[in-house]
Amino acid sequence: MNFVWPKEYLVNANEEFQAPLIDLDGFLKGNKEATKNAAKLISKACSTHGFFQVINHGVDLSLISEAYDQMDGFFKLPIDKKLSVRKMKGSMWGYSGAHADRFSSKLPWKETLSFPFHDNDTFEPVVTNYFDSTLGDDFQQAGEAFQKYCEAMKKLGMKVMEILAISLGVDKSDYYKYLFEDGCSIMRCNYYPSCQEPSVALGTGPHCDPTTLTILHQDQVGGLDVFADHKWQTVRPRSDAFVVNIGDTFTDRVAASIQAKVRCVWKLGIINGFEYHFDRLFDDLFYRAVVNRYKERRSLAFFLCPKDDKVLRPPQDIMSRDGTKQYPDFTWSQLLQFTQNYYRADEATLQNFIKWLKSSKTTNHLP
Ligand SMILES: C=C1C[C@]23C[C@H]1CC[C@H]2[C@]1(C)CCC[C@@](C)(C(=O)O)[C@H]1[C@@H]3C(=O)O
Ligand SMILES: O=C(O)CCC(=O)C(=O)O
Ligand SMILES: [Fe+2]
Repeated sequence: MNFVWPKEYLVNANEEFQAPLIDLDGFLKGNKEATKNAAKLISKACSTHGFFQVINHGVDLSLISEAYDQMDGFFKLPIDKKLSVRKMKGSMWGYSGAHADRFSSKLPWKETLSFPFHDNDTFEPVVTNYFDSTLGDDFQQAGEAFQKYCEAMKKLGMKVMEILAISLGVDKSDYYKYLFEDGCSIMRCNYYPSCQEPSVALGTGPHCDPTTLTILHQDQVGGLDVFADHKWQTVRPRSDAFVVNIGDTFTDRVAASIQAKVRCVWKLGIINGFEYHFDRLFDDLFYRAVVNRYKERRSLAFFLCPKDDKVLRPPQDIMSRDGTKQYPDFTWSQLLQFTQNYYRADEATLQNFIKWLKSSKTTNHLP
């Protein structure tokens, strides 16, 4: 097993990243002026790097600390018990140690527990049911805590989508609701054990999430770095804040009008150009998690995803205004399948995915 990463991935972050801090209080209370200000700040963040922090987000801080406590309870279990819920090939859900079942090099120094969250017509608590059916009675409280946590994340995620739409001047708010509201989100608990050789290892390698919106909470240890202004910079933990970043299916796939606009802001001519080359590895959108010699670190990542089978394509009005489409339409289900089976989601995922999509006639869908 190889936990040693190439030197170019390991350059230290010597500066603090001034992630824009967005106070959501006024927006959540429906205050127009506050909404305008928050939207302006988000728009500025999106036009440079796509990372921002939200405070006064309406999520009870005790819900967050309960999630950490429950996650500790799981990762402290004996390895046999954790392996009893291991992630199986082709599935997104369960426990994984260093992704060693999928990869053989550049292994991340972390353990993860991932489970699905979606709303449903019968109001079944999917997370509670997941914990019940996999870990049994001892984890009933954990299931309930994570069910509440995911509900709060989904609500916050949809609110952030709304403000993103406002900040980009998009009036078709129904379009993103149609794409994302019924999607199946991914909840992931990241546990990074302390590491004797933190200078050669990484907890999560440099990447851009393939999902739509990531709402991340990190504990007080620190270790989240973003690549902005051509250098690695560290994001100081704030217990009262969530770090939000927009992923490939929001930014790069031009899936909704908001998306198209984000890309227009970022790179001129991007609708035609879409510059995601190998040589842009470590460009402005990448982030990573480093590990610590003395302290273990934890983070809670909630990934808002498009609905599995909805076709992601630029909306017609943007298309007719900004030119021809260079990439084939695809669904989130296909991109997810690709990230799980063919290539790790860190380097030029989309470029490789498009090549794969063009060369395969896949109709498979992950469970
Ligand atoms: C769809 C997904 C793939 C990953 C989990 C979710 C969203 C983020 C992706 C990931 C975290 C990006 C970095 C690499 C990765 C392999 C990891 O380190 O965990 C990615 C996840 C994965 O494939 O399991
Ligand atoms: O642990 C972190 O701070 C980042 C984790 C991450 O990027 C992820 O799970 O996608
Ligand atoms: Fe990530």
